[in-house]
Parts: sequence; C-alpha cells; structure tokens
Amino acid sequence: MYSLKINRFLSFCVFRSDVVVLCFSLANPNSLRHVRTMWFPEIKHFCPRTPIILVGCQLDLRYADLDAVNRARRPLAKPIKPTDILPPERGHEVAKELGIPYYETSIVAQFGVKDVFDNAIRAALISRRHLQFWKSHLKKVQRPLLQAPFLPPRPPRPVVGIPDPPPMDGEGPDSLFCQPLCADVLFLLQAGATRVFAHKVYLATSCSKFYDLFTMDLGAAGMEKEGEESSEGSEEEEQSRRGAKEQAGRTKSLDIDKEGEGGTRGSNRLLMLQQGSLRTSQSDNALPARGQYSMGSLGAGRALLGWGRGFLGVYLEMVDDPVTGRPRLMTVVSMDDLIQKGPFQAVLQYLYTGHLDETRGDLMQVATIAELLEVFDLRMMVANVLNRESFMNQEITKAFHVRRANRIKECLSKGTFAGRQSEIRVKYLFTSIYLFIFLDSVTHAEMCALFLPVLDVVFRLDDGYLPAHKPLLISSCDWMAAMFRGSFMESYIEEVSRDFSDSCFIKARVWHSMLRSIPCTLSDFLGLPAVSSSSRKTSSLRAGTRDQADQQQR
Ligand SMILES: Nc1nc2c(ncn2[C@@H]2O[C@H](COP(=O)(O)OP(=O)(O)OP(=O)(O)O)[C@@H](O)[C@H]2O)c(=O)[nH]1
Repeated sequence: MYSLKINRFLSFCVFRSDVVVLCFSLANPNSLRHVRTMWFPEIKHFCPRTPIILVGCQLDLRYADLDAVNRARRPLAKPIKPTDILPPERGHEVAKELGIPYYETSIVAQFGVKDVFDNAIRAALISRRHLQFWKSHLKKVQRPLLQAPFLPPRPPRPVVGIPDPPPMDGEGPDSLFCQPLCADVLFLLQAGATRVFAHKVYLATSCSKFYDLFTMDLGAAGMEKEGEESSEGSEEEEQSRRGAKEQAGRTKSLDIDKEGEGGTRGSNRLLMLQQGSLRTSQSDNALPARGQYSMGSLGAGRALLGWGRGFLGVYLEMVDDPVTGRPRLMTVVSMDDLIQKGPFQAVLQYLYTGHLDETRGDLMQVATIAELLEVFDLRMMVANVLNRESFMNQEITKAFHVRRANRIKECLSKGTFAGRQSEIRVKYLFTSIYLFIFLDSVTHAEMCALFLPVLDVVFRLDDGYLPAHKPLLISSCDWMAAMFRGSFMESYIEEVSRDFSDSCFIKARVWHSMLRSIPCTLSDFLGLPAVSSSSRKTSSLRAGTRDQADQQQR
C-alpha cells in the first residue's frame, strides 16, 4: 500500500519534470540510505531521462553544538547524535555511485542554495540539449559544476582556566624589595661602594620626598647652567656653596656613624657636585669600573645640594638589573656618605610594607634617616619601640596605608597629571584595570593612575594600549612575576615603538587569560571609549618614559 502511494506520488510529481532535486539530511544517515535504495530507483523507473542532482541539507549541523540544537528541538523529537552527522565523503560516494552531481546546503548558514538552483538549471538544459541538439543557444551550456567547499564557522574560543593566585598577605612588596626584580632606581651609598636597588613607584607613593625627587626634571640644561655659574663664580654660586657647607655641617651633626673618611669624602663630593659635575669621586676606587655611574653617557642629572639633607645628586644611567643582569635605564641617586646601608634599607622597607623590624639594633640610625627623608611616622614607630609602647605601631602601620590611599585620592581630585583629555583617559584605564587585578586594593589602582612617570610596561590589547607598572604587577601576582623574572620573552623584550623605548609589549591574549575573562574589546570591558591607534601615541603615554623622551630630545 505504502509503495503504491509513493509510486502514484512519483508518477504525478516527476512526470514531465525537467530536473529532480533529491534531498536528504546530513544529520540523518537513514535519509541517505533511502536515497540509494528507494528514491533514486523509483525516480529512474518513472523518468529514466530526467536529470537528478543529490543535495545534502542541514550542513550547519555538522559544525553546530548538538546539545544546544537538541535542547531547541521539540521535546519528542529524536535527539541528533554526533555519530548521525554525515561527512562530505559519504554524500560524494553515493552521488558517484549513482552518477549524479552532489551539493550541500544550509538554510541557516545561507550556504549552497544558489549552487543547487544554478546547477539544477544546467542539468536540465544539458538534458534538453540531447533532445534539441540543433538549438544553438544550448551549445554553450556548461555541465553542473563542482561546489566550492564550505568555510566552517570559527570555533568558540577555548576557555582557559587559571586558578586563583595564593594569598600574599602583604609579603609581595617585601619580597620584591629583597629581590629587586625590575628595579628602576639605584641608591649609591658610601661613595658608590654600597648599592641599594628599589622601585620608584613604591617609594614615591609612600614618601613625598621621593615623590618630589622622581618627578623632578633632570634636564641637562640645568646641569650646564650650574656648571657655568660655577665657573663664573656668581653670587648664586656663593650662596650655593654656603648652602653646601651648612648642609655638610648639618649632616655631620647627625647621630650617624662618622667613622673613617666618610665626612671628608662626603664634603669633597658635595664640592664636586657644586661645581656641576656628577662624576662623583672618579678617583674613588669604590665607584664601579667602566665609569658606569658617571653621567657622561646620558647627561641627564642634577645636583641635589640644598634640596634635601642626605642627597647628593640624581641622574639617569644604564645599570644592570640586579636580578636578570640585563641593562636597564635607572635613576641613580647618590646619597651622602654618612648614610649607612642597614638603616637606610630598613627605611626603604618601611616605605614598601609599612612595617618596621622592631628587633633591630640600629633603631636610632633608622630614626635619623627617617627624619632625613621626612618619614615621620617611621620615626614615631622607633620612638614607640624605645618607650616600650610598640603596641601602638600596628595603628601606625594601618594609618600608613590609609594615609597613602587618602593622599592619592586627594591628588586624583585635584587632577594631578590630568592635564589633557588623553591623560585623563589613560588615568581611568589604569584605575579600572588595576582595580580588576588588585580586587582588594583601591590604593594600588589609584596610585597607578597618578604615577605616569614611573610606567615601565605597556600592554597591547585588541583595541588600544595600556601602560602599567611592573613592580606592582610583580608583587601582587605570581604570573606577572614569572613573566618578568627572565624565563619569558616578555621580561626582556624592548621597544616596539620609539614612544615606549623602555617598555615591553604583551599580547592581548595573555592579558585576557590573566583576567580570566574574554571581553570583545578593552573598551567594551571597561565601558570606556577605545584608545585609538592615533591616541595611543599621546604625550601622556610618553610621560611614562619621560626620562627617555627628554633624552631623545636632547
Ligand atoms: N539546522 C537546519 N535545519 C533546517 C535546515 N533546513 C530545514 N531545517 C529544519 O528541518 C525541518 C524540516 O524543514 P522543512 O523545510 O519543513 O522540510 P520539508 O522536507 O519541506 O518538510 P515538510 O514540509 O514536512 O515536507 C524544520 O524544522 C527546519 O527548521 C537547515 O539548513 N539547517
């Protein structure tokens, strides 16, 4: 009965047809089997001369998420299994066996429908040409053509799972100070015999003295001027000399170890700096060889006489990184010979962490240096220890962090470093991205926004550039630390463009993985207008490497 119905149907539909398009589903192997065993023989039986083309439908299901497809189907519909999906070869094999052309289509992907109709027409016209061979307009008709392959849709991005980093409990900055990876400032103590590496971003956010020092203009012109004045013996020079003497006198009065020739050597160096030379103690064997810390090669520097007690001069120089050994441009600060390494390191450590090792035997020297650097809360901590009131120091440590945060907020509200539109934009980029990384720390985010001059890494994202601070990233994130420690290319890549001559670039994917998020674009992610390629070369970003820019200009 069933067969009879089909025969009637076929004889009705196919009779006198020009072409038959025989379809099956690429997600149903039975439908292809029926093509070969039932439909093709039946059609051939009723219309032996009618051309047939074979069409595999629902091509998109070959690349689709079948779970999602099955969920969207009717509840009682038979679910499609991955084994149901037919590869292209199966259709081609059957078509070859039957001697007919083969095409694949998808309505959903809008693929192949035109191919089917174009080639069905060709097949029909070719068939007609056999019957009406004298008709000239049929001579140029082509046979059905091969179908161009389907370009599968791009697969979804793989989900990269990264576990949460272990909690650092404030040890990050401490260990960074002890192992100064990516240091960008070098303190020369004891006429260069002792070197202490540090990170500007930590010092500048905790101590206004260092903030002033690192944001100081180190133009060579200033140096030359000082030199000229020195040779001319002007009034200002006299005043400056007097200042130097007073300074030396003040320094000598400090309760710091005065053993050896420190005082004399310090005075000599003060005099040399006064005369406009930062080639401190070239004759002093304690300084590194190769003239590494003379400012001859870069020429950007300043004498700091009269600027602050304990400081002799500051200049830029290429210095080998203490961890990776690769040369980096660093700010070299010559300190007075009377400043001892141990207490000075204790002060710097406080500026990183807000903590003081109360068991130290040199607390008096620590207090003295803290006073020199105007770190008065540290001085108070020492006083508390000496007065057996060290229980109060916890509050001072808390206040240290709060005060730092407040100071940064105050600067933000005043618009420090936010002179131009592009700078403001960069500032907000900073804030957002650091908030994302240091989820628990608003302080970091805001201080990054402020300290454009100490930027040292630029992330290249899909739709813009994001400058940042390596020390903060390293001390707060193990992966960042691993990346910059030297094992990865990112730790030593230098310079992709002249604007970021001390920068390294990291691929957006790395950054996205770090954030455990795959936003389309940075601006989508942050809800901000994108930083365009033109605006990425803004002066605000150049401010990140202002030192180098000054250098290049000169
Ligand atoms: N994923 C996918 N589904 C398709 C495609 N073409 C048709 N379908 C689905 O297949 C089912 C049947 O489609 P129809 O066009 O009705 O097929 P038909 O052979 O004409 O069926 P009848 O009208 O019952 O004769 C519908 O649920 C369509 O949504 C395709 O290219 N891709």
